[in-house]
This record gives sequence, structure tokens and C-alpha cells, in this order.
Amino acid sequence: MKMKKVLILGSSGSIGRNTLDIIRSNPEDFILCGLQAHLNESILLEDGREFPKALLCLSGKKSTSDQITYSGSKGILQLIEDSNADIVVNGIVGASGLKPSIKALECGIDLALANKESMVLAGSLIKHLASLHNCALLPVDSEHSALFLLLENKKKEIISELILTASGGPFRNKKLEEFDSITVNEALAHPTWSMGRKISIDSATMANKGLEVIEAQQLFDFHVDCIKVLIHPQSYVHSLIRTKDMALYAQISEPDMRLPIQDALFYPEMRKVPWTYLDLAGKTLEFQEPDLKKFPMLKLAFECARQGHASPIAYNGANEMAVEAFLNERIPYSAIAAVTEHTLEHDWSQKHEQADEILESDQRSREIAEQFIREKSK
Ligand SMILES: NC(=O)C1=CN([C@@H]2O[C@H](COP(=O)(O)OP(=O)(O)OC[C@H]3O[C@@H](n4cnc5c(N)ncnc54)[C@H](OP(=O)(O)O)[C@@H]3O)[C@@H](O)[C@H]2O)C=CC1
Ligand SMILES: CC(=O)[C@@H](O)[C@H](O)COP(=O)(O)O
Ligand SMILES: [Mn+2]
Repeated sequence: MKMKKVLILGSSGSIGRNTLDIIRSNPEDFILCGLQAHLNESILLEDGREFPKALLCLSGKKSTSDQITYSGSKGILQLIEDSNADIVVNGIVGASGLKPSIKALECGIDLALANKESMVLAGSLIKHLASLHNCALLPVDSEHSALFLLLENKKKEIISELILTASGGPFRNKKLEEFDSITVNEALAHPTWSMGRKISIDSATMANKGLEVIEAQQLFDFHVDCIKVLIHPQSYVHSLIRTKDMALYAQISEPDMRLPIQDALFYPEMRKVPWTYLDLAGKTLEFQEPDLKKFPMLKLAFECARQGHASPIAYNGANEMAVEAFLNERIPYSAIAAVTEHTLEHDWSQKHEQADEILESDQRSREIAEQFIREKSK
């Protein structure tokens, strides 16, 4: 493989740190050409010392260091333009990752996409830009990476279901009556994955799986009725496909994000991982149906996937606001779904094609959600 120049967005986060590990382990395959963090300046400067050729962007506050030459959200877009990267890993959290995804594709750069919100908000636009600029769109989200590899070289007509597995989060076995007393720390304690705070809360409410249903619908162009969610507490099976003959095919590996990141970075090649890999001997794999009463965020996401138009944008915007409010202890855990449900009661039938229109609906959903949060937290 020719050496690839890699730009990491969200380098101070969980996806970013895992991506750096892959770069460090493969110095003959990858050159790090740029890094972006939002607020964590010290980690950005430390990485900058380790990788002196990488351009540095701190997007969330002013830096006093002359090593950091890009700043603000416009700085991220300029960094992408100047980076001369072959592949961008987008590990930014939330809707703020959308414009960088668009910019990377407009610059003709392959996109390794962890930022699921890009597909949830603007799936059609992202696919259009990837095809227009002849760029690879490589899913990094573990389930979608699994599905991408399972579906590769298979005719779409032979696939009857995409089955996304879900750990069920920390409250899989908790009684619904006890949900009111859930604390932030309990919700952050994911049973199988080590991830950032926002996605960890989303896993606890199963909004993460909800976003992933929409992400899968957008990435793979399957009708929502063909997309299923299956609880699998061990997180070894990352997803399955069912073919028309009703057989199942699964991708199975340790719950370790370095694998999907490595697969995206090396794509279309595939390399053996240098760490301990999964041995199934002695392992128990369990599966069960999700409980939609306990996890209304999953039910709402299926409804949004069915409705389409701007409702996935509203689902995401309201959930982002509600999760932040929960993390700041402004609302209880159970209000996350209430905020989202309330926001979705508004009209989201607008059809959007452009990023600006998408971001206007995103903003509207946040305003509606914030108003409701204020009333709830009085
Ligand atoms: N973590 C995981 O294993 C997985 C994550 N994902 C997805 O990947 C994305 C990143 O998740 P994760 O790494 O866990 O999140 P983290 O919270 O760990 O990291 C988020 C990164 O985004 C940066 N950031 C935060 N706000 C902004 C902003 N407004 N503009 C630009 N950058 C910003 C942070 O910078 P700083 O810290 O410097 O403020 C940090 O580098 C999410 O979309 C998530 O759903 C998908 C599958 C698995
Ligand atoms: C690692 C990854 O891809 C996460 O999105 C993971 O799926 C979260 O776990 P849940 O299945 O609990 O949402
Ligand atoms: Mn996932």
C-alpha cells in the first residue's frame, strides 16, 4: 500500500486516541498530516510534539501557542483544505461534525466516518458528495463497519435484513420503576465499551442504537423495515446480515474500536491486528429482543427513520440538548426521551438538500428542546 496521509478530527477524544494508536503501530503505512481538538489544548500540543509534521487546530478556544495555527470552526475547514490528506477520520462528537465531513468530501478526501451524526442529519448529501468527488465513505461505527464488510461484494437483492446488535447499556436489567433515580455516573458506566460521555449516555438510553438505525438506513440504502436491533450483552457480534435464504452472517471480534478504525484506514486492504484477538472457545453469546417500553428513544428513532425528511435531524438535535442537560444535572435521565418526544411533536416534514437548511432545522430543534428543558428544570 502507498503511504496514506491521515488527518484526525476529534483527536483528543476516544475515537481520536484509538486512531493515533493505529498510526503509531503502522509508521510505514501512515503519515499524520493534521490534528484537531476542541478544548483539550494540552493533549493537542503533546501530540504535536510527537508528530511535528502535523498541522494543529484548536477549534473551541483561543490558543497561546504558535504551534497551533488553526482555530475556531472555520479553522477546522481550512485545516481540511490545507492538509493534503488522503483520508480524514472524523471523530468529532455531534452535529458539529457535519460541516467537516462535507468539507473533506468536497476536497476529494476519503472519509472514515465515526461521526454518525453526519449520516443522520445529511445522509443523502454525504452520499452525493462522496460519489461526485469520487471519495470512499468508510463507516467506522463498529456495527456499520461490520455491515459494510459483510455486505461487500454481495448483491443487494439477496439481503433481507440488516441486524444491528446493541449491548443494552448499563440499564438492560434495571426495572423501569427504578429509572427515575438513575445518576449521571451510573449512565456513563458502559458495560462493554470505553467511549466519550455523549455516546455513553446514548448507549444507556439506546438513542445510540436509534441513531445507528438511521445511520444504517442512510449508509446502505435499506428500507427501515429491513433494519432490526438485537440485544447482545457481550458485544462480540457487531452486526449480522440475513440473506434471502434466511441464513445469518455475522462479524465477530473483541469490543475494541481499533479494529474498525484500522479496517477503514487500510481499506481496501486488510491487515492482521497486532493485539490479542477474540477466541470464541469458552465464550457465551446471548441475544434478546430490545424492550421498547424501557428504551423509548429506540422506538422514536424507528418512527423518525420511517418519517424521514427533517425528523432525524430533530431527533438528533433534541437528544443532544437533552443529554447535555442530563450531564449538567438539569433534568433527570427519564426526561431525555420526554424532551425528544416533545420536540418531535412539531412539524418536521420539510425536505432538505443543502447543509444550511439542514443546520437551520438542527437549530430549530435545539431551541424547542431547550425551551422544554427550561420548563422541566424550573
Ligand atoms: N467512542 C467510540 O468508541 C465511538 C464513537 N462513535 C462516534 O464518534 C464520535 C466521537 O465519539 P467519541 O470519540 O466517543 O467522543 P469524545 O467525546 O471522546 O471526543 C469528541 C471529540 O470531538 C471534539 N469536539 C467536541 N465538541 C466539538 C465541537 N463543537 N467542534 C469540534 N470538535 C469538537 C472533542 O474535543 P475536546 O475533547 O478537545 O474538547 C474530542 O476531540 C461521535 O459521533 C460518536 O457517536 C462511534 C462509534 C464508537
Ligand atoms: C463501539 C460502538 O460502535 C458504539 O456505538 C457501541 O455500539 C455502543 O454500544 P451500544 O450497543 O450499547 O450502543
Ligand atoms: Mn456503534
